[in-house]
Amino acid sequence: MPLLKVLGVTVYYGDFKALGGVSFDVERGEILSIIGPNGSGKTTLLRAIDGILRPRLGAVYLDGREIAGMERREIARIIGYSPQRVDVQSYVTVLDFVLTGRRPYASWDYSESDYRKAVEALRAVNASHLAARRLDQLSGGEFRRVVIARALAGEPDVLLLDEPTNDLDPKHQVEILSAIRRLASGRGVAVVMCLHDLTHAYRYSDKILAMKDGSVYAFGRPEDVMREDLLREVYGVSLKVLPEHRAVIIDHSL
Ligand SMILES: Nc1ncnc2c1ncn2[C@@H]1O[C@H](COP(=O)(O)OP(=O)(O)OP(=O)(O)O)[C@@H](O)[C@H]1O
Repeated sequence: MPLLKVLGVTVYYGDFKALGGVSFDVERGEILSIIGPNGSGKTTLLRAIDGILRPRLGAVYLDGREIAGMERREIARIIGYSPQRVDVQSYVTVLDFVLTGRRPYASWDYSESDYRKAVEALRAVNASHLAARRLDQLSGGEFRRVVIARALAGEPDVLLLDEPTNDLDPKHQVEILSAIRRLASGRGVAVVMCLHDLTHAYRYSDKILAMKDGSVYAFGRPEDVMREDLLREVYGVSLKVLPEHRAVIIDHSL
């Protein structure tokens, strides 16, 4: 049984259909990347998987159980979510913020083990040195890593990452993606991440889901989805696929 199953998920914002009948599975230890143009429904899909948005049709299953029947705290113990945008109180310290990732486990206060796990999560994203800083004293890339650390602190079985490499310099992009790969391969975490960088998607994914206008345009292994004709139809721009480098670049000549 797949750890995460998304079946016919259809989501509306008022009268606007943002997702139409989206289905796919993710097994333990797998990385699935969601690609697609702005507004194609990637973030909406992550929010539906996390149970923040309720599908009008279809369902999301975790280990065979439909999340619609699960308590918020129970979902939060299984799923760690690093959103694209986060509203935070700026005077909070990094460590206190990352600790909130332990909330699904904590009773009225955090335990020593919660603190240890928050510190470990910061170490995993190479941000231990920031623990005592206030959130408003971080650079964009530092803040991105801290948000990912909060998702890791809950030791989730399913990790949802919305644009995890945004704001990061090349070294930190490679570090974060390698850390995600290790979590999947080493700890069996099922990862679902939205990416605009198609080379990252090509290199670090087991499966790719290409979205267009709220529907699945293609789903498969990177080498099957990263095709120039397919990407042109999804993005409406010419992209060059370099299979020998597992890379995709924008063709600026057209
Ligand atoms: N709260 C909302 N109310 C109404 N429409 C929304 C809401 N959130 C998103 N949308 C619309 O739903 C569609 C899908 O948005 P979504 O954020 O899922 O796209 P995305 O693929 O993640 O885009 P991006 O790559 O720009 O982050 C867009 O047309 C967007 O304008």
